[in-house]
Amino acid sequence: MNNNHNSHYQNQRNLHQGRPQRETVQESIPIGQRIPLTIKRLGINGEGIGYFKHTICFVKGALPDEVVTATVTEIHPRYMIAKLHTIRQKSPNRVEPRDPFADEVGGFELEHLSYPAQLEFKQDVVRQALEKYRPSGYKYYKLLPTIGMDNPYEYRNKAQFQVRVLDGKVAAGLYKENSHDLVDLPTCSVQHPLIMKVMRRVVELLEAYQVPIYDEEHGSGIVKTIVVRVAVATNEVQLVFITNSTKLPHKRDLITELQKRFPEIVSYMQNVNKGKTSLVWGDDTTLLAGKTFIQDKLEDLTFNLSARAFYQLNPYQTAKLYDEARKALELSPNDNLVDAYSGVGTIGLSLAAQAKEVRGMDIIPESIEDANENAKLNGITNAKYQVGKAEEVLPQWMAEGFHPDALVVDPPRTGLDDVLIQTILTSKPERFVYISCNPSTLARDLAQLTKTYIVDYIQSIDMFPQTARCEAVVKFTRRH
Ligand SMILES: C[S@@+](CC[C@H](N)C(=O)[O-])C[C@H]1O[C@@H](n2cnc3c(N)ncnc32)[C@H](O)[C@@H]1O
Repeated sequence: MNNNHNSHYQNQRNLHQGRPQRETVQESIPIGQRIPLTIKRLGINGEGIGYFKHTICFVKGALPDEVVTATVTEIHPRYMIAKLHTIRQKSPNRVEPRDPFADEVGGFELEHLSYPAQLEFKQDVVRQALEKYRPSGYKYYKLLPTIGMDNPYEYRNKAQFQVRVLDGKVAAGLYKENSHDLVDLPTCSVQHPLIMKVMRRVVELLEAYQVPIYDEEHGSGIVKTIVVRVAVATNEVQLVFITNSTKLPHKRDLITELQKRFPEIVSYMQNVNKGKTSLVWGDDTTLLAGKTFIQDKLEDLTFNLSARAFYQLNPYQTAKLYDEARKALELSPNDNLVDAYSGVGTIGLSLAAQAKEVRGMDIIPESIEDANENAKLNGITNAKYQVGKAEEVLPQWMAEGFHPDALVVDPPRTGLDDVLIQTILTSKPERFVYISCNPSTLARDLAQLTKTYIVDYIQSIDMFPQTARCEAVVKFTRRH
């Protein structure tokens, strides 16, 4: 999951600059040496942090207050990375991970940490990010305790598993971190159980019908990825085969067999993504059987979801997230609301009854089609969505005379584009809420946004239990 491995450690190391460097670690210890460490805290990706000869050392899998030995694997000028060898003194917060592959693939970084401690960590991650970027007044921001789940497992409504042949058998799962080595996942504690049942049946059928599986090295074979998404409120399931060619041998057999066992699958799709590419999805998505979308419900609204559309991955926490956004925004009936980075319009549409007009935008055309369709489906007449980049569409609307009174931004992990930040700083919407899935880019953006806004509080919400990922809602007040 972490493609930015070295820059990530570099960033964390920057938090610890200023310490006098006596002897450089390169001079004093070789790679492969085993060192003792006392773990002080967790870093932003959930790794244990200790110090050896005044140099920060990251140890994946180690927990705060643990005394460990670790084998040095990488030495950089001002930080090092070591592999956990022995735990001499165990944290009382250490628990047995449910998934045997938890330390191999990304997305299970905290499965060895008790859930209450995970929630504390997520509040702390926000604090760490603020300390790095130091937005105005950051020391006084109110950081509210993280809102967690009662059952922090089986929450994911979508699996996107790579498919390969391993030891002569079809396997579907995730890559080992920083590699393309696949780990087969016959079970997965965070996935909705129906998703795993569908996934494993698909694997069995691909094997039984000897459907050619993609071979990355030679660029040959056909099935690359399987995507299964469930709408938990309706139990409708969508299955997408992502393939290396427009052909999908035995597609009729596969669908017939799946239909026998899973009436829940109402949408069978194929997406074509030819050749070697770092992108999982190609541009062409076609219907194989059933309908092109599944339907989910959030509170009293119904949403159509196409295969490519972004939709929150934890439906149980989504309602809480949107509730926090609604509370923080404090809309007035005369407000023009902008739902920036809208996906299928879930946030804006759930707020439309409290606003005069809702406008939203997203770069994925299918999401926007869904968003406008979703407005109709729910009888909402004061909302419209447009395809495009937030940083281009909002200035365009404003040039046309539209003034946003209220703004919700919910950007991807990269945070807000600089042009959008400037647009916000000049248009100064009275009400403004930032929903962030990456505390680092949030803190970076706050450094600019706090020129015009005061941060009232930051509410962290755990959308991804067992991972180091953290979601947060920021409530602002405009400066006068
Ligand atoms: C974190 S999701 C939020 C979606 C939605 N608000 C929700 O709650 O389901 C971010 C969305 O931003 C879209 N996106 C990415 N870059 C964008 C940009 N520059 N302008 C507008 N939308 C963008 C993505 O397609 C994705 O749907």
